[in-house]
Amino acid sequence: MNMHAPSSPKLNLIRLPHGDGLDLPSYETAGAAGMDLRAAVGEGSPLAIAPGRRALVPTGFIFEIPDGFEAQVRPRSGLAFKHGITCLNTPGTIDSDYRGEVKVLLINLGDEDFVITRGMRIAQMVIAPVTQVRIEEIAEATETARGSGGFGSTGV
Ligand SMILES: O=c1ccn([C@H]2C[C@H](O)[C@@H](COP(=O)(O)OP(=O)(O)OP(=O)(O)O)O2)c(=O)[nH]1
Ligand SMILES: [Mg+2]
Repeated sequence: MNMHAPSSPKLNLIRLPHGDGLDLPSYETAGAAGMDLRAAVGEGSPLAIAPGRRALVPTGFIFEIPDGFEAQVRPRSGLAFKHGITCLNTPGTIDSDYRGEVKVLLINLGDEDFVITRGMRIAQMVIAPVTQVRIEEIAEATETARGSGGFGSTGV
């Protein structure tokens, strides 16, 4: 499903040889924030992640994230809830100038082996605007009502 407006930015992608035959990343509902990414593991070689272990899972695609945007690779809540599978570095950051294969760093926080098969939807990718700021070092921070209070300073 892809209900994007005609004016939506375009995401170019390049399919790698081991992504041959995989469905494209897809928005599963009309209002989905993220497109699901699929595992490009071998057809006959599923990838088992043991409890407490992690694995870098290929997606089979290079993405050209449009200038001024990033992609965030996030866990799927169903995998997290049912199997304890999440992204270790969530949200993974895909830079707009990255031209390597997007990979998903999964960790198994469950108590059973989790087996990833080819085409399994393992994570979701959100395209989000980013701003690169100008960085300048100054001598003192401006005063605010909050000041340095944090970490629960306003109560529960
Ligand atoms: O979940 C992820 C996170 C990152 N990347 C790729 C795209 C990203 O643009 C690049 C670098 O990611 P990041 O900046 O998070 O890693 P780093 O440890 O800072 O590596 P680098 O020094 O290459 O920036 O790695 C992925 O494929 N999947
Ligand atoms: Mg980096």
